[in-house]
Amino acid sequence: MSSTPALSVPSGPSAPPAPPALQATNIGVRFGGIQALDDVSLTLRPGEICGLIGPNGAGKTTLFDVLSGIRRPDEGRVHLDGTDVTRRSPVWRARHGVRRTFQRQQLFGQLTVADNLVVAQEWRGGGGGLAADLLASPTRRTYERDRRARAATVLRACGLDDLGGTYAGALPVGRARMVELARAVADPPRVLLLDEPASGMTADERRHLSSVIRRLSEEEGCAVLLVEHNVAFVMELAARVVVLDLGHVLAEGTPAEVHFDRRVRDAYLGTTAD
Ligand SMILES: Nc1ncnc2c1ncn2[C@@H]1O[C@H](COP(=O)(O)OP(=O)(O)OP(=O)(O)O)[C@@H](O)[C@H]1O
Repeated sequence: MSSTPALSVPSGPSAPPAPPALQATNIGVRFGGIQALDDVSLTLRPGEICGLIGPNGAGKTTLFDVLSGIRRPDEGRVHLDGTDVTRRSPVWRARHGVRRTFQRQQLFGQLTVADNLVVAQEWRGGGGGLAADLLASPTRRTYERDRRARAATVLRACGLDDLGGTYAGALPVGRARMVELARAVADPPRVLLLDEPASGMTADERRHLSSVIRRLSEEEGCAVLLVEHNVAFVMELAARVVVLDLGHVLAEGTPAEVHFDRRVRDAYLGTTAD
């Protein structure tokens, strides 16, 4: 199996500190007369869980689009492991470990849950191209087996092992959300951008989601940026929270610091922390 090209600087006694996993600097995005993001900077360290919150229209999705490469910013730069990726495509970034989920579900509803995870690994290629696919070459079969094994491992880790054979389109919302996370991590990510992962989940499902995200950060060193309207969920999970409002960074700090920040409370009309 080919491996993801390494971007990180090797660490050692005399090596400089590892660069941030992902860094956005002075990002500006305009839609005609609307300044959706204005001078926004954000740093994500390896293994860190960072929350990104803000009222509707604050610019959270636009920032995700910039970080994942879907939208090129009018101003500012994006660095991945210290490498400038501002002009790199979403596909290039995904291949270098930046994975994303979307506010609206993006599963292949007519594939099984397991197949959704196998397809997520297909970018690595099948070894031998179309001919090998058509002839079901031994190499191709080995790749397929490895991917099915990885899919099964991830499904188990996400508590979805009983759903591998279920069509993704038949799942209730909370389960489908968890499958989206499983699909995003089917190929191990370095940076995970989660857009409203808990929406539609029950309290039990949210607890399970938290534990899966924590494991990814603590055991695999994955950097996680989490957009959620469920502020309590973010405050409980994230070590650091960035608050966007009207395209600006309004506040940044620990959940407690943000919780007691008057500007944040005003932006949420006093409802933020309750
Ligand atoms: N494609 C677009 N064309 C024009 N304006 C846009 C476009 N996408 C976003 N905007 C505007 O940019 C601003 C930021 O929108 P964005 O969707 O990033 O906010 P958000 O914080 O994700 O909001 P929500 O929480 O409602 O999803 C809003 O004023 C929005 O109307």
